[in-house]
Amino acid sequence: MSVKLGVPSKGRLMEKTFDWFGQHGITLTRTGSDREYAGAVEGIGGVSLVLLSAGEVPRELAAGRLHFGVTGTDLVQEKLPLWEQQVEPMAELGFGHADLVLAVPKAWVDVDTLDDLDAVATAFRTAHGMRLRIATKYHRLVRDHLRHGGVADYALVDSQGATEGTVANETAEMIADITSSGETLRANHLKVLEDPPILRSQATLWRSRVAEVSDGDRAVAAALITQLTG
Ligand SMILES: Nc1ncnc2c1ncn2[C@@H]1O[C@H](COP(=O)(O)OP(=O)(O)OP(=O)(O)O)[C@@H](O)[C@H]1O
Ligand SMILES: O=P(O)(O)OC[C@H]1O[C@H](OP(=O)(O)OP(=O)(O)O)[C@H](O)[C@@H]1O
Repeated sequence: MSVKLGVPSKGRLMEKTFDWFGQHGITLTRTGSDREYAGAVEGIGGVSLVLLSAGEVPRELAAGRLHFGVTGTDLVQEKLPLWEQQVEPMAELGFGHADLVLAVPKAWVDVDTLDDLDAVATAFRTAHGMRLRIATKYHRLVRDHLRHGGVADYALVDSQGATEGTVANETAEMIADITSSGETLRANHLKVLEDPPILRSQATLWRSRVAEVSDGDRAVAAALITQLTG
């Protein structure tokens, strides 16, 4: 057995995660060819590295197949309805900052808040005989947020990428997505509602509350926590 650590397998998140572990004396490396998802851990024994999509880390932690994992708060809260019972945040890593926001076309000059959106959504349904469509991959978080905000006349449209393009493509009237610099929203002629974001996310180290830890692995897990957070 070994302690399993799951880390995003590509892109910005992987590189910054590798850097963060390096700063804590643990070297993570991708091994094999450029395209092979195999990894190695140096600086602590008994830990094996699993490289996987950031979006799959929450499920693997909740299933107990990973003991520790790095991914964004947004993905954990979206994918795990009972996240507080399934995972424990061990450290915020200080990168991967992004806000989950609602954004509407810049041309909607009368819509700046959730209250405005509520009025427009109702008027939209009356005028068009269909619900206003919101493109997103964050279905659960958006539904909860709109329910609390009292907005009911809408339909979610699933969008797993390039979500800002759905408005120009006429598959949705507005979107809910993460934004960091705001450039993608601006480039697609969208503006963020003025209310606080649905969620402020950053890359976080999580511990699975359900993964079984063998007697042999217990000391390794404790040493890893001390080295990373002590
Ligand atoms: N522009 C950005 N700036 C900062 N953080 C971002 C940005 N885009 C995404 N993130 C964060 O990075 C994490 C991974 O997001 P991403 O959508 O790339 O995951 P994914 O869908 O699992 O990726 P893939 O399936 O392509 O591996 C999320 O927690 C997200 O909040
Ligand atoms: O505010 P910005 O700095 O412009 O960043 C926001 C963009 O970054 C993410 O997309 P990503 O690059 O992960 O691609 P995706 O659209 O395929 O999810 C996110 O979905 C936004 O589209």
